[in-house]
Amino acid sequence: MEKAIIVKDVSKKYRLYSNPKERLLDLITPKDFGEDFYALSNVSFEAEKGDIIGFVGVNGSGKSTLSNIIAGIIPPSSGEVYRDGQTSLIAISSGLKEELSGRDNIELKLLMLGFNKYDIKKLEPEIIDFSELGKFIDQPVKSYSSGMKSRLGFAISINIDPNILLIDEALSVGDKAFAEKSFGVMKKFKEMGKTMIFVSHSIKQMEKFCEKILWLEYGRVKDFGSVEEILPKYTDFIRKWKKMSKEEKESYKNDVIAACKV
Ligand SMILES: Nc1ncnc2c1ncn2[C@@H]1O[C@H](COP(=O)(O)OP(=O)(O)OP(=O)(O)O)[C@@H](O)[C@H]1O
Repeated sequence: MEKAIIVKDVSKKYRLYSNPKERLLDLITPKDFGEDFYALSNVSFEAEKGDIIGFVGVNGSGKSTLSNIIAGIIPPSSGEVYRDGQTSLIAISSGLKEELSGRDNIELKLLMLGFNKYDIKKLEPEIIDFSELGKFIDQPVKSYSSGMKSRLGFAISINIDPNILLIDEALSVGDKAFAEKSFGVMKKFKEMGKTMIFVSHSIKQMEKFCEKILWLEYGRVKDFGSVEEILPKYTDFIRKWKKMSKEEKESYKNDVIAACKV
């Protein structure tokens, strides 16, 4: 099987500061201020061409960080990422420029991806049509609701025909009809053998659409396998998680992080 994505020992480290002064001191003095925080820690997994993989995990597990790294939007602190061909990330805040209109954002994104003027003029009406933004397409994106931004991001991403499509919570905002239409396109992508990564808190959406599941837990891979194998375990965990108190959740999180340090 041909690989579409290879993620090898990827970590993402952020420096956390308790106040702005600490941040400044860390920058201008040779002494260390703040503390290291690993949003991802030695994450490895591979996707075959045509795989549809769901990323699951409780809030703060690193799902968005990992999808941003795969999309090439943020760099890993260490480790390697291989991707086969053009990757497109659809997220609620998918790099749209707030001051520009929807139409200008379409043109800018396509120009940045290397499309020529002829192709842009051809694609633009299709994108606008799919986005269902109508006359709002000429309004600045800062005036859009999160659902409208997500629709624009989705319309651009699917029309540029990427090999790898990453969808991060984009279908959880906005209306059901648009989500259904988008699922229709994703099904077509599936038939075309494209690789897709799907990030969602909805277990139902995962069941409906994915074939494999990567379960992240505080920056670590907890499990990876088929939907049939992983989702029942994850559902069971979430049931228990929801019953935990705030303190129990915090202690569970600290135990996971401590266990990985050994
Ligand atoms: N720029 C940043 N600076 C510092 N910490 C960050 C930064 N971006 C993300 N994090 C932290 O990294 C961790 C993983 O975040 P991420 O958004 O990837 O998780 P997630 O699983 O997508 O969460 P959610 O389900 O809530 O969207 C979180 O603890 C988050 O606070």
